[in-house]
Amino acid sequence: MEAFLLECLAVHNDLLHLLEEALHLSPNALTSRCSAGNGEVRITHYPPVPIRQLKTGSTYRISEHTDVGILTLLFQDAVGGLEIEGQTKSSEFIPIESSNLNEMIVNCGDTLQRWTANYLRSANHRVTYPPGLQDEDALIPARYSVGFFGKANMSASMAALPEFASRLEDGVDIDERTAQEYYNYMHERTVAAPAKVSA
Ligand SMILES: O=C(O)CCC(=O)C(=O)O
Ligand SMILES: [Fe+2]
Repeated sequence: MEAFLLECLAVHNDLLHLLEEALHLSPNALTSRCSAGNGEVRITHYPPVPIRQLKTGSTYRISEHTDVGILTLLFQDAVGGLEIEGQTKSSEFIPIESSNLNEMIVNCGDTLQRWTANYLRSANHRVTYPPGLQDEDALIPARYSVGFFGKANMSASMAALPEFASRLEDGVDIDERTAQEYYNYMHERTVAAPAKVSA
């Protein structure tokens, strides 16, 4: 497990270096804000559930939300049901293919959205019934996923990088929170109102 966590941290770091290059940011603009290697691995087990319960909305596998961190690296089994909301105005949720167990899904989180002043958008996602299952009496089998959630240094700023300041009103980010303050705030919000959480 620890080896997997370290591997995920390395991949997360590599992806952020690639983003720095692709976005023409100064070297380490993103990676210096997460140099402490904060992140967690979570294995989620979704018990079998009648499709009817998910269709009526009386039960969720996981309701729509965005992840608070930088990038999420997600691995899922073949059961399916993960959906990501498109990012245009009239968007709908798009089912994510689950047949290839070697695929890694990369989601942008709220932290990266803030650092880029909304240039990169945090992915709103949920887990519901898999596509193609129509029989309301059918039982959806158990599902497992493994997620790595990359987090910023606790003392890192949540403000936009200077490179994205021109996207902000008046060119100044008034968010003075540290990542720790922001993560605590989001945690409180999730516990208080778990139905829909976004940045
Ligand atoms: O199980 C999944 O595929 C998604 C899990 C998830 O979105 C989360 O734990 O934040
Ligand atoms: Fe998530």
